[in-house]
Amino acid sequence: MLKLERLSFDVKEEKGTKKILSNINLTVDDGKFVVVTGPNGGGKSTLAKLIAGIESPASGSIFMEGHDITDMSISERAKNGISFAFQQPVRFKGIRVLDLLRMASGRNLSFGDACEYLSEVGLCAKDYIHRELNASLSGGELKRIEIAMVLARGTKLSIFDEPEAGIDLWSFQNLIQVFERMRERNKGRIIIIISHQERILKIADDIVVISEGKIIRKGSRDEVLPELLGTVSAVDMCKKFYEGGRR
Ligand SMILES: Nc1ncnc2c1ncn2[C@@H]1O[C@H](COP(=O)(O)OP(=O)(O)OP(=O)(O)O)[C@@H](O)[C@H]1O
Repeated sequence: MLKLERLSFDVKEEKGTKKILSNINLTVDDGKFVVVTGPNGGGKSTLAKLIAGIESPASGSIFMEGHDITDMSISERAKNGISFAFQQPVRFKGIRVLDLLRMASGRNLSFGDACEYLSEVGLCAKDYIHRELNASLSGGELKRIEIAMVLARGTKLSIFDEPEAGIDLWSFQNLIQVFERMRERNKGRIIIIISHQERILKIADDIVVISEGKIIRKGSRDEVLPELLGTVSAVDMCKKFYEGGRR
């Protein structure tokens, strides 16, 4: 279980302190597939970075399986089962895709296993397995390799920051399938995806909406998605119209 308690984050600016996240309280049970959404600049990526340990909160606590991990470093958190896929994937010069997948999995992955992770994310394994993680890879290719890396790690908690960013329309369907499979196979793991995409929201168990640094809505997909898509108000309007007509 992941638990965030009264989590806040702010940055120092010339004029003073700017609040980025205020008093975030959130509990995510094991096995849940949670999508965090909300307007640009609301604080979603910052929240993901706080969970992964890339940023430190101004106040509040983060608990993973009952342990307070608030003061743990990124690498300690990674060892404790947290993976993070960046919005802008990182390039590692001199490291091949195969090396990255082997490092991520923590074992000497066979060629076949490594290829399977790449195929999962829609990359033709033989074309990529020996490629270096440098500027010759496109943004979309890097993004998919990064998702394959998180799959290979198979950690307790995986966080993906806008996995759809830079992915073309054709590959997007494939990406949805990757996450659907992840969700089906999810045995007690937690998956948190930051996304603006309706099709990713549609496969969530729970949806969390962050705006102006605060959680403004959280609940099951069936509760929250109709509100986000405006279908609740449309249904309410229809009801009123129908009831009005009967009178
Ligand atoms: N280190 C920082 N210094 C100054 N401002 C910051 C810093 N980190 C985040 N911010 C600001 O905090 C706000 C939230 O940023 P964040 O990237 O978390 O938003 P987001 O919800 O992920 O947005 P998007 O949907 O556009 O990716 C933004 O206004 C951003 O400019």
